[in-house]
Amino acid sequence: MQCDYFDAGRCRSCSLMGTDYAGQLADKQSRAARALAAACPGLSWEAPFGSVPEGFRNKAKLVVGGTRDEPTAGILDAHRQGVDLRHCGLYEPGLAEVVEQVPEVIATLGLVPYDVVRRSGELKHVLLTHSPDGELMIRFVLRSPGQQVRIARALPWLLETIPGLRVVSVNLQPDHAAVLEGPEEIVLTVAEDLPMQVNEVRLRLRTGSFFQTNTTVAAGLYRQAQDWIHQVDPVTLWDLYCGVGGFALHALLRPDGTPRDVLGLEISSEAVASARTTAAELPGAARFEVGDAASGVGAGEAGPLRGLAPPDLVVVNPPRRGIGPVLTEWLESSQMQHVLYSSCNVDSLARDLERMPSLVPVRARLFDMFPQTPHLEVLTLLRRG
Ligand SMILES: C[S@@+](CC[C@H](N)C(=O)[O-])C[C@H]1O[C@@H](n2cnc3c(N)ncnc32)[C@H](O)[C@@H]1O
Repeated sequence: MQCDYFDAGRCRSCSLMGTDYAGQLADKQSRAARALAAACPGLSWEAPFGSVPEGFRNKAKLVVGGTRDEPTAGILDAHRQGVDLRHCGLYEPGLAEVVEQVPEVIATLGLVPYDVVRRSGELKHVLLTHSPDGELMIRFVLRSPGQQVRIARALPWLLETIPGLRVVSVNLQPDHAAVLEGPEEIVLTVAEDLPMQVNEVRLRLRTGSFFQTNTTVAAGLYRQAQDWIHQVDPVTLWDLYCGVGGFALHALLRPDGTPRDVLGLEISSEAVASARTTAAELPGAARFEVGDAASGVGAGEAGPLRGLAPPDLVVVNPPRRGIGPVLTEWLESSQMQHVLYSSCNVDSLARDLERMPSLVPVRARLFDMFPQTPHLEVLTLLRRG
């Protein structure tokens, strides 16, 4: 892939830009294999699940800069001035068209870009998510509620101007900090979630819930997880760090069609509400609870999993920091036979595996969720040795 922004030095986010895609994939595969070699030297890997090298991102996180008349949508440079990247080639085609419109939409609404240096202005970020059905969620991250009314009044115009637009919201992020979004969200549309069809599961995505960046690769990841889960065929399963329920909702039924006892745990209440909505539309009786998986698996005195026997299999899919010492100790000392670990950081994965010597990787596969960058996703099935 070639990128004019990269060539001109305007954006260096895609640090592998210019490296041929097959080479990127091979490098990631050897890095992942090295990371797991200590835990299981003879581990054999499935063929990597690759991506298209461009046009794969389902979300855009646009930092807004520039002026009221000439806003930019992209990133900030070293002097914290806006750099416009509206023609970035990483976005899915339907999303790319909308990203190109964003600066004009901001100018038409009369929103004042936030100036980080002067600490003035209002609009900090525009966050977009695009679904496989071609629908969109747009979130305007404002410093204060002052300009919220402009967006609310323009709602009919926005819905008419942006094809496929389904969810519009305002997020308030009052702090002067490099934080993407704040805790307060005002949804302006009747629709509060974006349906994301992934394989046979129609996941519902509410504002503020995490969703994997690359929908095609996410579908491959959940399908692989479903396949390995079917082979183990646990009766009870917990999905920790479950987000909107991608892993859990692909594991509702056992291979003979009987329901599995599935429980998801997640720290974001918006994500849990999303997962519950999807679960209500599907067979089985999966439950989703809000709780902290990292400290005692939410199983402590006041935790939502208190009193429950450990399941036959646990799925973990933590943020980059990994699952950490408390959860690894709990898993290591439990009698659980299988853990399915999906990781976006092989260094924290390797650290976590070191803390669980009884749980040995027996299957592994790389999923290239983030082409053009060194980031990667690894799914590994651990079995008690
Ligand atoms: C990498 S995402 C995975 C989400 C989901 N498994 C999926 O496939 O989309 C990590 C998730 O962990 C959640 N999370 C972060 N810290 C947590 C914690 N201590 N306990 C439970 N969930 C947590 C985040 O909100 C996020 O939804």
